[in-house]
Amino acid sequence: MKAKKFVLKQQFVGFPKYSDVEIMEEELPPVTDGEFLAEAVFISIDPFIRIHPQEVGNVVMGQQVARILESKSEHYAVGNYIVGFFGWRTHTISTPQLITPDHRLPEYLIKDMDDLPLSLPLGILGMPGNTAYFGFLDICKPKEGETVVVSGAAGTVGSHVGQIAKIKGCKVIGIVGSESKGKWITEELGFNYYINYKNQNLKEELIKCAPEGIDCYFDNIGGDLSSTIISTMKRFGRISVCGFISQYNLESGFDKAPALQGYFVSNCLQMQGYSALLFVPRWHEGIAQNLKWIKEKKLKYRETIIEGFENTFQAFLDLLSGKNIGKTIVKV
Ligand SMILES: NC(=O)C1=CN([C@@H]2O[C@H](COP(=O)(O)OP(=O)(O)OC[C@H]3O[C@@H](n4cnc5c(N)ncnc54)[C@H](OP(=O)(O)O)[C@@H]3O)[C@@H](O)[C@H]2O)C=CC1
Ligand SMILES: CCCCCCC/C=C/C=O
Repeated sequence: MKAKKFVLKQQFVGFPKYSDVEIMEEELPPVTDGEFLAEAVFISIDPFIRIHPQEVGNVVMGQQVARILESKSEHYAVGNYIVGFFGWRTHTISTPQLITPDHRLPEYLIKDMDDLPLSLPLGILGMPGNTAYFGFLDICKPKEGETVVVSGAAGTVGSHVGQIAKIKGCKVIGIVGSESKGKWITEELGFNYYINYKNQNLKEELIKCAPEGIDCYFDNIGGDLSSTIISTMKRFGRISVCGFISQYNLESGFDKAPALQGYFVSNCLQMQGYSALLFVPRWHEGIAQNLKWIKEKKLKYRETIIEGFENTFQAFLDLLSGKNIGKTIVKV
């Protein structure tokens, strides 16, 4: 069996380039006792791939949904589907990860999907879904009637957070980079307002949409836009720092605190960053709740599906350029 894989040729500097990666072939050895051979069905494209440390020469990191083609493991049977942290590769020989180390995303068999797409364990029913669920509820602690701002609001995590905020009875404002994204989150997902940061004055629009001020900010983007949002927050506001994608492709790095200390002091704000990995012990609680909301039609999702393993890197570039709506997935 030959596997195809994307290998990191050099570290990403600035916006990623085709010359940073290379598609290679690998002849896989026979499957031995305790192992299984899995074939990628869907590969997840995520922003963390741009910033998480990776070694040159390794397969580019990432999750996939894969089908077991051959198994010498009592835990996994041929035909089972699994979520694996196998990277950008078509075939993988692995052993079941019965206990997930706390520095890795969990690997597990997919069960109880009913008629839902098998790609969802990479999005709303997986890492991004748990990032939204735990990172919003545990950190922002939203209360009914409060005003919530979500940036990256038409992305996987942001579109999910805004809907949870609506379920909790909040007023929700989404920050997006296009009119079609804004229409989707307001007309289909129930956000109260959207602000297009590319052609509107963010501060003025925030004051119009939320003259009462902002209680919770779920931050996916960082940078100047986040500084503006934080400067309009109310006393005792809570900020969940999920990501800072606006800074990921800077060549200069990102190690400066924005000059917002005055707002933190005068408005008694709280800001907390987190990694989804913190919630690995509660992983299946998050998935079960998100699945329940989908079945109750309280939670909707959208996917941008790119066909063909060879297009995996282009899918990553498109995500970093904001061309996606909802979860970006490669259908192998
Ligand atoms: N802490 C954690 O454990 C986790 C953190 N994250 C983080 O959450 C954030 C969202 O992830 P996810 O929903 O999966 O991503 P998505 O790819 O689904 O959404 C990303 C969106 O970010 C927006 N964006 C891209 N560049 C910029 C920019 N320069 N300024 C403003 N917006 C930009 C784009 O939308 P638009 O057109 O609106 O600009 C894009 O569609 C990321 O920062 C990611 O790193 C994700 C998972 C786990
Ligand atoms: C090596 C595992 C990395 C998983 C990181 C998942 C959560 C972080 C997302 C940040 O964007």
